[in-house]
Amino acid sequence: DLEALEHEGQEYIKTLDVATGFRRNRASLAEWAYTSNLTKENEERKIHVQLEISKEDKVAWEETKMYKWQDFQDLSLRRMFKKYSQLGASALPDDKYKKFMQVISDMESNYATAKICSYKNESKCDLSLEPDITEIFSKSQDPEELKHAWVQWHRAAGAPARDNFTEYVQLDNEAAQLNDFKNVAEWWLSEYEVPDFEAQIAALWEDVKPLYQQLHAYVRKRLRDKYGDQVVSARGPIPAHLLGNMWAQTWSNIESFTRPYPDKKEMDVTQAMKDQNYTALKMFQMSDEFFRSLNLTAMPELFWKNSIIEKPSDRDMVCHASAWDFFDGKDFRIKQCTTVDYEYFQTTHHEMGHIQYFLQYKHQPVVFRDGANPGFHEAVGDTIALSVSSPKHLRRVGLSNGEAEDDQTEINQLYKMGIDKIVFLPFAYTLDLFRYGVFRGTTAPEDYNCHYWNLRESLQGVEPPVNRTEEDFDAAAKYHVSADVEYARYYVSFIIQFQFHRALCQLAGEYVPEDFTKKLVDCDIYQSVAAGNALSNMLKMGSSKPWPDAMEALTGQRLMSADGLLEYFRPLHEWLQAENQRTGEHIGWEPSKMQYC
Ligand SMILES: C=C(C[SeH])C(=O)N1CCC[C@H]1C(=O)O
Ligand SMILES: [Zn+2]
Repeated sequence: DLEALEHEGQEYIKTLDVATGFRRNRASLAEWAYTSNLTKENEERKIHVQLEISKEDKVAWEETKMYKWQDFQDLSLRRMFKKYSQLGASALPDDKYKKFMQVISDMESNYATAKICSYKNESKCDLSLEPDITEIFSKSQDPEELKHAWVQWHRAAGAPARDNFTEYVQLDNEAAQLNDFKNVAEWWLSEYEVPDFEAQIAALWEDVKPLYQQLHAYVRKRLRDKYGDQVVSARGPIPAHLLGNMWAQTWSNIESFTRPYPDKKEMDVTQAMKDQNYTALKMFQMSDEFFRSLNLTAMPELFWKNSIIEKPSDRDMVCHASAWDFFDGKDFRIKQCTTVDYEYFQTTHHEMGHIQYFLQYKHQPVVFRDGANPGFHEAVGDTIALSVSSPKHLRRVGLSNGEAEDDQTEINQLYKMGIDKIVFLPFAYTLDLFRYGVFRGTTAPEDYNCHYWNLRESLQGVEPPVNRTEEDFDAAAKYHVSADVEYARYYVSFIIQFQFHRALCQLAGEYVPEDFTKKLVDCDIYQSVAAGNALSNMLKMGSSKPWPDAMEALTGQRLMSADGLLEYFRPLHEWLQAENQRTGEHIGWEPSKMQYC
């Protein structure tokens, strides 16, 4: 009878989940061994393990099909079967699966080992993205040096990936169809479990766009003041290489010479970190201490033993920051090439947020050890970092001697947060709108670069520093495109982290609507057990329930909403409107004069 069958299903899933834990542990160990030491031998071993595991996955997948789990009463059991009924890329035949793993591996290792020559010394050609090129983008104010680094990086990391990427798209779409999706775009969107997710992120962009356009207009004026109108036009897009970041995804590095009130004392956090002899380890210990202050879980002993927190000097490694769950309840690691600066202080909290999520849901069945949706996993650390970056907290830990807040320092602070958080949204939106078009076939290989730059110009209002052709493939010059990592997760994160932050600040008594002594911009939830317990209750759920349930558990809302972000930045939005009016700045941008189609 049905009851007996459901009981059988329960027993089966328990066994499968334990076996899945072992499989994922083996896969993570093989992937860690390769990405932390990029040798051919480690790559072959990784691909061999991935192939073995895909065969085991396929056997289990066939078994799950023998259960009529759609009729089971237990919601959680049904949800587990539903997740196990999706085989993923393992559905490809062995030879295609192997090829698929190989092309991704080749793109990722090309990205990780790409080098360029120095602008100042053409014979020095060993500059890596981290730390060398990143440092140029954070420090140089020479448009020609920045243009050189931009062009050379896109030539070394982007163009070579074009053919591998085209094959990857083909194979990934085949895998999507074997999982009953039309293409990979629908597969990626299905991870958000709401039928209108793509419309939801479009609507969120409409909500934020007016604020972004005001900020874009103001920054373009300040850059024109600095570099002159031969370099920065009055009404066109902003040249992408002048925004302090290789992808123009965060503009924090131009804060020092574009902030609204330059005469206000500025807290140079990076300088304070260097003056106080900060080390990578100290940054990790401070982040761990923040999480513990919220009554969340301390990093386990294996974390400190197995993590790699500085770039090794004796081998090639994937430096792009990452957090790893080895699915045995004990082994959790971060791998990153930390440099002692404010940007990496934020990244460290971002990665520690992933580890904290792993720790909070490690009691869940393996199949539920995941974020409520991919954006949740990216939002945990950033939410904590919103408190850490408050002037109050930076004073508390001795990283700022800035004077107490007045209206002008508050606008400077909101501006500093805005050129990190607001400007990221159109970039993130572009990256997956581009790939949705590729996976759906509306963007053919001969249109890759043209469509990529059309999106970047129309959404982000940036243009390439030099003309582009289809000899280039600029999208792959961004890690996540070369490494097959979906990006809408970050767009979601930058929206929901403000919903989380607002809820936590109210729980911590740090934010009271309409009470100007308890403003959201000043909130620091440090040491608030009430906030920490609420966060923990949401994180413990993992992916055991649909994400609106998790969102509701912490914020009382069941939808993503830009209202958290817009409330946080409202004073800045008003200031920018007044300032752009005062200077008569053109809002928005006219078509670029650069050629790229
Ligand atoms: C730090 C990570 C690893 Se999950 C990252 O890729 N991030 C964090 C913010 C956006 C995105 C990026 O660097 O592009
Ligand atoms: Zn992340």
